[in-house]
Amino acid sequence: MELSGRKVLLRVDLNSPIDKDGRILDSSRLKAHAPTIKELVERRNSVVLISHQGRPGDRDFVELQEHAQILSKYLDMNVEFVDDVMGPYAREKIKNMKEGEIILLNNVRMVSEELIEAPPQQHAKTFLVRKLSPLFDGYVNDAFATAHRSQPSLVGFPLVIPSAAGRVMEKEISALSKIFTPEESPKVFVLGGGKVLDTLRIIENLTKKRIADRILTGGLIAELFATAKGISLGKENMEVLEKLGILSLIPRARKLLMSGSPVEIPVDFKVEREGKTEESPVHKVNGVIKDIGTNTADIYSSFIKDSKVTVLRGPMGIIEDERFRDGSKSVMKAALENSGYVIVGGGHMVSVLEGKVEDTSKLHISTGGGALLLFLSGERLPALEALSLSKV
Ligand SMILES: Nc1ncnc2c1ncn2[C@@H]1O[C@H](COP(=O)(O)OP(=O)(O)O)[C@@H](O)[C@H]1O
Ligand SMILES: O=C(OP(=O)(O)O)[C@H](O)COP(=O)(O)O
Repeated sequence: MELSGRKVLLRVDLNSPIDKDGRILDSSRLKAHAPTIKELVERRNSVVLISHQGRPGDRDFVELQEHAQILSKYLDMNVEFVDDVMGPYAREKIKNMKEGEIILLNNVRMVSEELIEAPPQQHAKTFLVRKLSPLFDGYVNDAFATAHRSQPSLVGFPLVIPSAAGRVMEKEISALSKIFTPEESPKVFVLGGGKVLDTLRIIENLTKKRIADRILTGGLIAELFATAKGISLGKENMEVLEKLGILSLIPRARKLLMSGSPVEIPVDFKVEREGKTEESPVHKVNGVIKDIGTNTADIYSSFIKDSKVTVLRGPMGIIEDERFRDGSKSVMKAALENSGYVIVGGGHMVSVLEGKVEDTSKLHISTGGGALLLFLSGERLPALEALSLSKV
């Protein structure tokens, strides 16, 4: 699709870790999209960016003013933040855009339709698509990290306007397809973080397709599997799991363990008790779990050292707090010191990659977390499927 001198709607994934003051903690994803945006602008297009940030009700569900400021710096071009998504103000601004101008709409998840997962045919009829699509000559989807979500901004437009994949989407798919081959074995997955339902589905895929030789768990996913093994993590941690609806997933986790899934759980945790941090063995947890423990980090590192491909997604602990970054840093260090391929995914885990990495020839830093793992575990990504239905 030739996009020059046109008006283009560009779906990006600017969803970033947010600190306790509501500020962007790591802007890797914003930087990753800069080349796609620049290329469209240099071809004399007017570019409207649309993205989500967080989920309604979560602390990181914020507006995108700061995202526009940071993007302007990366691009060395002005990105105008528009405090609207599909209302008359946004539509008027889009209509009056000149060549080379860039607008960032506000958080698309402020539109209730965006929270619904449904097929492209249904989402092509949403207000979001019907209000915005007449204003554009083309749609580009660069949001690889959200490609696993069948939501209107990701799958609704390609059925209505000529559409194409962006440079991030293109680079991720080609790089991952090159690295992640059956011959490269053993494969070790280091899975942590807080998106337990997504990660459980990924582990089910990896187990069913026998893709992973080991699955080393951290974060909340480790707590789910420890509980599924019948280990009591103590009242405080069980309350956290209960509140997050994670206990209801125990049967699925137990079924995976019984089916021989190569899931490993920590042998110890770093916990917080009365404001102090301590190490607790997994069978005698005494405090709120905040990270994997030192012994676990050592054992996981030894497994990673023998791996031909190591995939890391989701931190081992609550990395927003400096005291609980050691587990994630240890497994990352072990992976980078290894001679095999390393694939790092997920907004939070990428932020653990501090500083310069000498040899990046075997390192792929993905913008995706859940999307990356679903792609690697052989699932078809709805956003890619929708692009293939596009009019072009
Ligand atoms: N033990 C834990 N308890 C609660 N939250 C955790 C724990 N370990 C990690 N987390 C949280 O997981 C979140 C990151 O999860 P996720 O979004 O899945 O990672 P990514 O962005 O790398 O894909 C962080 O906000 C972190 O605080
Ligand atoms: O950060 C994201 O996913 P990830 O945490 O799996 O990397 C994407 O922006 C998708 O966000 P979502 O999981 O709220 O749909």
